Amino acid sequence: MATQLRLRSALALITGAGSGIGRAVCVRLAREGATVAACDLDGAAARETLGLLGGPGNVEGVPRGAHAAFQADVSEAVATRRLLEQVQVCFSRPPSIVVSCAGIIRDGFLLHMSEDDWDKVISVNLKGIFLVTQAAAQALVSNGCHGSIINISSIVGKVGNMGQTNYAASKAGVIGLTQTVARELGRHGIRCNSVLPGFITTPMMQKVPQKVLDQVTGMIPMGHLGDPQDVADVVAFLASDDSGYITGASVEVTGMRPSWGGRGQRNGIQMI
Ligand SMILES: CCCCCCCCCCCCCC(=O)CC(=O)SCCNC(=O)CCNC(=O)[C@H](O)C(C)(C)COP(=O)(O)OP(=O)(O)OC[C@H]1O[C@@H](n2cnc3c(N)ncnc32)[C@H](O)[C@@H]1OP(=O)(O)O
Ligand SMILES: NC(=O)C1=CN([C@@H]2O[C@H](COP(=O)(O)OP(=O)(O)OC[C@H]3O[C@@H](n4cnc5c(N)ncnc54)[C@H](O)[C@@H]3O)[C@@H](O)[C@H]2O)C=CC1
Repeated sequence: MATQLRLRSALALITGAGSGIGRAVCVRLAREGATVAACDLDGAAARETLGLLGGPGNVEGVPRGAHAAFQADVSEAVATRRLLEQVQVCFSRPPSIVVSCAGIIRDGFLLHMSEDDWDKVISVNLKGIFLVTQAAAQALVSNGCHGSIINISSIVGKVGNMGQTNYAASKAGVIGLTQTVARELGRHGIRCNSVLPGFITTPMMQKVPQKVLDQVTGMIPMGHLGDPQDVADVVAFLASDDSGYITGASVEVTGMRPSWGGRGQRNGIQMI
């Protein structure tokens, strides 16, 4: 399939770029002409991602700046501010596309969940997106630049999931944060949307009991779990002007109709 160059001349900052969905997003956005700033807690992993993007100028007729990798813990305010400063020094401009993929799980049932497991997941998955979104928005607004911010939530933030009170709360918070940022920044030409994937085959899924995966897969009309590229395709759309009138949206990428989790509707009555 011919790849459109919808993102030529755009600078894209992706967090969680060292693995799974974040890595796939870097590859997809670079393929559409974006210059990629790949950030991860694991700096070596972010640099490995660069190796998948090809060098500058590798897209016919599209002058490219070199991509770059950065190490930062997005749950730390000082580190996140420094990250945005480093990106602007490196590229002489703020990123007009910001994709927050960095995230963790610390699964456990409510009756046994530790305060630390709660705090850590909220700190990375929710506070981390607050810090990245705030720092990026401050840079864009102070430079009079438009932009597209895409936050990776999860379908769990909408329907819940056993063993994930901390994670579900963090992802539900991402949806509310995104909707509010959209309301506040629309006047500055900055859009903000969230993506809600279902199970996507990445290292994050490794500890999920096979029985659970089998049950969930049986609920998916398309009959299989998603790939990171399935999410990256939607992110590329939300990053581009093709979604220019979409903001505050929560786009589900689950292999089934929206509002996954119920048994569907019969005669218009929601079955739960
Ligand atoms: C099956 C119906 C699902 C309905 C739809 C719900 C939406 C789910 C889609 C989520 C897609 C998005 C995922 C995402 O954003 C990325 C991730 O978060 S990947 C990680 C997802 N994590 C989980 O799903 C939790 C999996 N569970 C565990 O890791 C362990 O069970 C846990 C650490 C929570 C507890 O371990 P332990 O104490 O050892 O208990 P068991 O593992 O033996 O489980 C006891 C019992 O509970 C059942 N069970 C566990 N988790 C789930 C679950 N998520 N959904 C349904 N049932 C679950 C498990 O099968 C056991 O059942 P038994 O009948 O007793 O064998
Ligand atoms: N895999 C799945 O089934 C789904 C994943 N998601 C979400 O998608 C995003 C990406 O997840 P995956 O690619 O599956 O996971 P992954 O574990 O493959 O990648 C997550 C990346 O984030 C990085 N990271 C973790 N904490 C960080 C921090 N404090 N600062 C900077 N980077 C940090 C990790 O080093 C890793 O490279 C996460 O937000 C996750 O919650 C949402 C729905 C489904």
